Amino acid sequence: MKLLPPAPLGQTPVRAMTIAGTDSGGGAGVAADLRTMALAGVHGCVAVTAVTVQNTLGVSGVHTIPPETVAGQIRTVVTDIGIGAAKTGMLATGAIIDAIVDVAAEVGIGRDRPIPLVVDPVCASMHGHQLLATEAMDSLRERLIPIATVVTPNLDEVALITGITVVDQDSQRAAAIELHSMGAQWALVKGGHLRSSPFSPDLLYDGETFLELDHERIDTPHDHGAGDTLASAMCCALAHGLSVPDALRFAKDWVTESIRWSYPLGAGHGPVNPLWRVSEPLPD
Ligand SMILES: Nc1ncnc2c1ncn2[C@@H]1O[C@H](COP(=O)(O)OP(=O)(O)O)[C@@H](O)[C@H]1O
Ligand SMILES: Cc1ncc(COP(=O)(O)OP(=O)(O)O)c(N)n1
Repeated sequence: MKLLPPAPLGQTPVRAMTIAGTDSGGGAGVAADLRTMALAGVHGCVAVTAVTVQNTLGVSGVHTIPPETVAGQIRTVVTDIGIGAAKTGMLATGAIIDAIVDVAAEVGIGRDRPIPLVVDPVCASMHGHQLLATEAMDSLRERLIPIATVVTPNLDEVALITGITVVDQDSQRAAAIELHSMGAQWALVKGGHLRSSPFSPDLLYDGETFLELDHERIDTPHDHGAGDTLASAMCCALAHGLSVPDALRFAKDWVTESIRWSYPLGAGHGPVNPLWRVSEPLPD
């Protein structure tokens, strides 16, 4: 696959920011985002929204960060370090979403602003633990999605946000049209949960053109953090100045390889693995 150009040693690399929750098991959230950013050659900055008590079997606790502290992390990084793009993951509450939307307007993050924004609308963990409060859905729909450069829901999130159940290409297109009409510049409806398909088809739409990437489906239970990895890889590519379709092409190759080389961990679902970038190939 084609990689992003690395900064020469000693020079400041491209910067990006993840606005997300922590996963103590290291498989998803901030840990997954920073792993992909580092291995893609991008300096990752962090605004933590929530601390989760989480392992490979699920989430057993959540501690949210005060909204003004979330906004403060974003403001202090953008005004000093500067970032080329940002992504959101687990946001936990409506008050945190509102604080992010407000500070994004202040510092120039979002569609039609200098710093593109990838919104991964994380609503629940793969085990079904709620990661976004029900009361936050209005803020997500009415405030955050309208400032997204690209919004990247999985099919469960599509159903929660739009009410559309995606079962095939027609309903995937209908969902993308609906998400775009909510104000996102681009809508990406991920097909990882379309388990009947031999492919894992992701559909991107900007109000005019559909781009479908249907890479092979890899048969593994170890896919924890796939959505975070795709969104943070897109964020890295946007920070490098790539267009949204090219950022998706890069990110889709990146996540496919990361799923191919995922590994078992604990007693549950292991993480996807961008360490393929720096690992020895298997002996023949
Ligand atoms: N088994 C798989 N094989 C190949 N790609 C997959 C597989 N599962 C998910 N993907 C891809 O990983 C990314 C995240 O997908 P998805 O599972 O839909 O989201 P989430 O992790 O947010 O639930 C998408 O690009 C999707 O197509
Ligand atoms: C802290 C935290 N953030 C996000 C998630 C969900 O991650 P995602 O990449 O959507 O993957 P799965 O939950 O499907 O593995 C999380 N669990 N924790």
